[in-house]
Amino acid sequence: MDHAADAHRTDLMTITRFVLNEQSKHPESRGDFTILLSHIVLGCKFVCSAVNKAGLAKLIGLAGETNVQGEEQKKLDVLSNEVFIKALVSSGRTCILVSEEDEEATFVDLSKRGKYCVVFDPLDGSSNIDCGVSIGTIFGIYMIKEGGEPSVEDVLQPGKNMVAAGYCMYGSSCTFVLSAGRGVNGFTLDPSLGEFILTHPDIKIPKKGKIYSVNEGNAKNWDGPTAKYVEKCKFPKDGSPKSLRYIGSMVADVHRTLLYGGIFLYPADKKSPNGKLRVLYEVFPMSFLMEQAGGQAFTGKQRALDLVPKNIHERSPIFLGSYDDVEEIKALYAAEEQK
Ligand SMILES: O=P(O)(O)OC[C@H]1O[C@](O)(COP(=O)(O)O)[C@@H](O)[C@@H]1O
Ligand SMILES: [Mg+2]
Ligand SMILES: [Mg+2]
Repeated sequence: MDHAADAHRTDLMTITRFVLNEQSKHPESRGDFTILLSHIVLGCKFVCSAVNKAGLAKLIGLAGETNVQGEEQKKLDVLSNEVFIKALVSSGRTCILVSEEDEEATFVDLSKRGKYCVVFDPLDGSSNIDCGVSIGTIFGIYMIKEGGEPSVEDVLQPGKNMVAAGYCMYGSSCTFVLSAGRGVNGFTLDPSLGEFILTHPDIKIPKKGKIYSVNEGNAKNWDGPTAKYVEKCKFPKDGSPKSLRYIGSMVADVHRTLLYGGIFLYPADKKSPNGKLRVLYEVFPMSFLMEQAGGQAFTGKQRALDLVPKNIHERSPIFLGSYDDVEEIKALYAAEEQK
């Protein structure tokens, strides 16, 4: 019996200790990233607790209802946005924040300013809130460019320049998945301790999967390569058809793809030529995690992380997941180009 491996397996590693261990590998580090991350984790715990009570809204007055004291309560996506802005500003380590919920970027006051830019979707999959289906928070972190005043250009950088990305899924358990550019690790919240514990060390996506995930209701408007790919998933020349799973919360669909393998698609279509998902705080963080886990992310034209966004709420088609599955869709788009 390999006692060392066994001891490792039973080792209780909190996310705080995990990040501190990583920090100690960089003697020059002053702990800024660790502090920033602890504030993101705090935001996630706060939102998790609010999400867990969402179904009680009508009884006790949460999420857009009036509570027993007659106070107007906030909708969960608005509340989550405010929680994250507050958590990120009070970390004292951020300078620019871009949220799905805010039209403009937020520039942090000089007195609280740090070197990180955070892009985030405070509540992803919000159409699933009222039926209690998994939703989440997605984030990506950039370092401000050297010199000069912070400007929106600091976040209009390709996804490959992110220093870290992750998401928290508020599902049957609350799971925090993080990559700081050296692999992907997953942590599960123990609600009784209020701690995220490392439960999914060094996540690697299977090289090929058995599941495809797409909103097939849009099929009549798809382009040729997407339509052909989905047809192949259902009627392969050899082997078994893939299974279809689609939740409609990117966090949940991508989480399953990461753990079980397969492909997640939100393609362009005739009605939405740029797709639906937002580059900075949906496409980039998830593409970053996929690549770090050994998968790929493709826009239909290029590697997703090479995209250079021109505005903060830009959208892009996205195909991400297992390496071999994404290779197949890349080949179909390449063939279309040759025509
Ligand atoms: O309902 P559709 O068109 O399939 O779109 C689902 C996609 O939209 C989103 O819900 C958009 O996220 P928000 O809830 O943050 O707007 C993704 O989570 C999901 O992948
Ligand atoms: Mg979203
Ligand atoms: Mg959202």
